[in-house]
Amino acid sequence: MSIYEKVETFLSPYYSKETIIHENKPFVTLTYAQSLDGKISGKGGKQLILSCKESMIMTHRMRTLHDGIMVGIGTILNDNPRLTARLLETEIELTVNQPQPIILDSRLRFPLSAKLLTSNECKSPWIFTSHNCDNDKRKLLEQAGAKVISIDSDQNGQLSLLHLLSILHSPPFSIKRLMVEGGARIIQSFLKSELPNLLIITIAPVFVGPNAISCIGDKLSIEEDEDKIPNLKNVKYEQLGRDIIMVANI
Ligand SMILES: NC(=O)C1=CN([C@@H]2O[C@H](COP(=O)(O)OP(=O)(O)OC[C@H]3O[C@@H](n4cnc5c(N)ncnc54)[C@H](O)[C@@H]3O)[C@@H](O)[C@H]2O)C=CC1
Ligand SMILES: Nc1nc(O)c(N)c(N[C@@H]2O[C@H](COP(=O)(O)O)[C@@H](O)[C@H]2O)n1
Repeated sequence: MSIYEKVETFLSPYYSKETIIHENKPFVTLTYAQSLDGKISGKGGKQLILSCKESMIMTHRMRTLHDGIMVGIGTILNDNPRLTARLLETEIELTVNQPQPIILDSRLRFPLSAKLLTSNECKSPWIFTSHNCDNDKRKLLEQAGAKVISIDSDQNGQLSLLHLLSILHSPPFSIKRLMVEGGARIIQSFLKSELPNLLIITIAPVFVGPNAISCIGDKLSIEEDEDKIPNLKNVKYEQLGRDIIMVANI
């Protein structure tokens, strides 16, 4: 069985039509790659390629199964990602619908030089921000091709994920499947929110060390509120290359 077939067999049960119908919000997959010591990037946030070739193929295939792919502004500033689905079989790569990049950026720190605004490879991003964002920066981002949408903030001053998902689900956005890729603060907010449907974690057999970024935040902990610790159901594992993929309903 080729790696593409293996990935297809592994992912397809989770993305059948029946599993994604939700009335008020998109079906949400929360996904990221972590080391054995729970890190998602290196010292000072240095971007790390933790996934092996095979599990990276899975991540890119997953991107094609979603209408939108979301990251936080921390990830844009640190990694300058393209957020496209590549690494696929040629005929699939040419025909797939590329996911819409969606960024959470409360204070419009999004750089005009980001690949998402400057590379022909990338779709222009939708940037969700707060009602009191800088209007001059909004105009510059819109001139560069971004769509900027102001939404409500929650009691912690972060963008409200509930409001975000209800807007994304409705026209004109109409996002029915959303892949949330990180980084640390976004992962933590989604884990606390009970909004994700599926959790897919790539576990790479490496140790990164103590001065790196933990997948649930550096000084923040989901244990602050024990009621909010996610309860995983239907946990399954698959080995892809050297990595273990854990998938669970949440
Ligand atoms: N290994 C992996 O799979 C991945 C690793 N990363 C790593 O994660 C790191 C970036 O993580 P962070 O700095 O934590 O940035 P982040 O990407 O999680 O963005 C956090 C920012 O988003 C904004 N935000 C707006 N609403 C929010 C909400 N409701 N909840 C949380 N944040 C909200 C805030 O301005 C906040 O500072 C980088 O080092 C990057 O390399 C990022 C993605 C995947
Ligand atoms: N699945 C996965 N494995 C890793 O080892 C990673 N470092 C990441 N990072 C995520 O992918 C983004 C980069 O995407 P592009 O290659 O530029 O399309 C990065 O910003 C993280 O969100 N993911």
